[in-house]
Amino acid sequence: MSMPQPAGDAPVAAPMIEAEGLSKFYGDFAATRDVTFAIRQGEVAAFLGPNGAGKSTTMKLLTGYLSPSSGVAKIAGYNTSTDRIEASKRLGYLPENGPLYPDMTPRTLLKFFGQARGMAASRLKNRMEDVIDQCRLETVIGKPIGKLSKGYRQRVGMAQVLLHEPDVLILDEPTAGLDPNQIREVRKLIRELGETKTVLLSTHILQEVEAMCNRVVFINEGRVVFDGLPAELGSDPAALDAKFHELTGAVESA
Ligand SMILES: Nc1ncnc2c1ncn2[C@@H]1O[C@H](COP(=O)(O)OP(=O)(O)OP(=O)(O)O)[C@@H](O)[C@H]1O
Repeated sequence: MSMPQPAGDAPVAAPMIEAEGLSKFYGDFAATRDVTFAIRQGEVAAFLGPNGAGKSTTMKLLTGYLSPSSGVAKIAGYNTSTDRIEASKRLGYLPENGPLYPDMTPRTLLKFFGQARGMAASRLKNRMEDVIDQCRLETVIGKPIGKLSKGYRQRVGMAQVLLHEPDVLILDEPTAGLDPNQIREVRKLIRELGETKTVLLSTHILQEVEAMCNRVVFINEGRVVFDGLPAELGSDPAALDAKFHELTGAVESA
């Protein structure tokens, strides 16, 4: 497996997202098996793999939402099982289907999460204004989340993720179900965020890698099968597609 190397004598940035031998068993079935990688400060990493590969499970293990059967997950150096509060202060997590509080409005949801995180009232007010602006939620701020389009729901999710100014973002399929314009907007936002934050985003869309990422971790059947630079996966869509088939062991149909 190839590992990304720092160029020349450049100092190695601190690891911000670490999976060390993470396995999750459901009975005899391994949803993930010995998953190990480290995403360093300044990287925007694609977590790539086919449906059912173990992306969401790994992300839940990394965020402390699920306990691993074995292995350790760390965010900004903090163990997400034993130092959960310190880890969560530095982490913004967008789960697969976004925030599921359909009766709340974006305003009440942001307030709820900010208070739950113990943010001081004045800071929360300022940060709410910032994320409402950044995620362009002004027009829907008082509408029930359940009545919003998928694109707006995803933006509410991003606003909630960014509210407490975390250094690390873990985003589970942030562009799933969006139309092409919304996808372009979310990709632009993630590229901007990637200038100051460390990001791991899951996808099974190869173009996402090119559009946003400077690092790729590829998982198949619960195991990491590639960890490297996007260019190593192939320089054009056909090469990327062929590599995806190779890594997943998919058989070409006649
Ligand atoms: N609670 C559970 N009980 C049993 N099996 C589970 C459970 N959660 C996940 N799995 C299984 O673990 C495997 C990995 O699932 P996971 O959701 O992590 O995949 P994924 O890569 O995120 O897929 P997708 O791209 O479809 O979201 C799948 O086979 C899934 O059915």
